Amino acid sequence: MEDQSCSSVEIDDFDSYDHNSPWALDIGGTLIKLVYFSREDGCLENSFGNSVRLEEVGLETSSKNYPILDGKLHFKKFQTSKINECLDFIESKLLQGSCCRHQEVSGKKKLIIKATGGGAYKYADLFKEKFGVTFDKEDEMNSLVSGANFLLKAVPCEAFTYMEGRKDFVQINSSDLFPYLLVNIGSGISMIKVVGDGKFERVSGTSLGGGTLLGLGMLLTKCQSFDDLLEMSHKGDNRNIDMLVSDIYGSDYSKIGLSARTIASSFGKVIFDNKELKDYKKEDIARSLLRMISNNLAQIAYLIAMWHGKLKRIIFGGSFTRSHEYIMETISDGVEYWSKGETKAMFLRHEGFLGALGAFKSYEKHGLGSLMGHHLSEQSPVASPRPQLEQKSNGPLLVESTDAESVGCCILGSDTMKRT
Ligand SMILES: Nc1ncnc2c1ncn2[C@@H]1O[C@H](COP(=O)(O)OP(=O)(O)OP(=O)(O)O)[C@@H](O)[C@H]1O
Ligand SMILES: CC(C)(CO)[C@@H](O)C(=O)NCCC(=O)O
Repeated sequence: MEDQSCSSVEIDDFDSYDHNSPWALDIGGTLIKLVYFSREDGCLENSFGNSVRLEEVGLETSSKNYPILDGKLHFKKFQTSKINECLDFIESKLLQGSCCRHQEVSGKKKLIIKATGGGAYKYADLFKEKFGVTFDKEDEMNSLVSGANFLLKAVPCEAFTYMEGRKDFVQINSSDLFPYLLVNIGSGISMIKVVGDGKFERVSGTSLGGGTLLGLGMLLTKCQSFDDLLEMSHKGDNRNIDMLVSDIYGSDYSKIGLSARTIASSFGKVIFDNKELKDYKKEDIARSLLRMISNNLAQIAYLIAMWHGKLKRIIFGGSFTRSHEYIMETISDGVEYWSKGETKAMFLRHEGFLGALGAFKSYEKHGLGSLMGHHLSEQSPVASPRPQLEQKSNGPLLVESTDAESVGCCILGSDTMKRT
């Protein structure tokens, strides 16, 4: 039963709300992702906590007579099973008057939050009853693609490859971005062929995803959380659980390209061990599970990329990778192995927020203006890692590049917001 313990928030003066405080939610099967904008007056903070005047970074506050709303874009996650924590957070922001935007619908002002993911449907009534907030629903796949395109085109140091312990940033030229395969690893996995802005097809999917890793992990290792499971996997050795080619051949099987270390059968060693679950180290199980799911999805992703026009770029999103080195390494190795070195897996720094960002971006349709940013990451001599440029990007960047939970950004006003 849903917890109704929070008192509902009374909103009696809509005009006191800043109509430029857009919020967007992506409510998935496992996690809720929230992206929201908060205004700051006249200056932005760069990644290093220094204040920067907009003029200093090449943006004039009165540019073209359109307002520029400067502030921060915040990224937050909650567990879907603990949706009340998300509700409490939103309630606290509502009470501060800093959440949502209002929109006039048939003469009445309504509080609106953009929402995507399955929960946009499942929890719409809960939000309505609790706060009087209406979900303006955005399609999940559309939001994922819009968020990914936005990050790939606009944010420096967003996409990177991860091989042999090395992270190399890749700035992709916008004119050479498409087509690519977006593999969104959430609870389940969606594979989307993206051929342009708003042009895509969900070409495949698999139920063996992040939820499978966490679900099996909780059953087999009694871990309490995803972080626990990742932590355990660091210390484990999958060779105590997995059957390797060397376990079967005594050596490699080089004639068909299998090294001695290749996993011939995930969890395959268990069948001969005559042991019980408690006899295995949970760290080894965690490692084995992580390799099994990551290898499998890398292989499927590669096959789908080939099947749908030999797509050279495979970009992995979703909260599963969490910039976790071993996961990225395993996925990269899988793609490298199956493509015989022709294709590289790419990852995104804001990987978990594609859907929420896409939903957030959709405010543009309603005349809110464009999410913009600037070269703030270039402000400091110790700035973020330099991108390995496929081609140098130019033009305005949209969001300050940083791993932090919030990033400096601004919204460039549109015609409907034009100053008089
Ligand atoms: N803090 C966390 N708690 C639980 N799972 C996590 C966490 N961090 C990362 N994960 C992993 O990420 C997965 C969820 O990813 P994501 O948020 O992209 O999916 P979702 O939107 O909840 O699912 P779906 O899109 O299938 O509805 C989990 O299944 C788990 O493997
Ligand atoms: C159902 C969704 C789209 C919800 O995000 C996702 O969990 C998914 O793509 N699952 C895989 C379903 C399948 O294609 O078999």
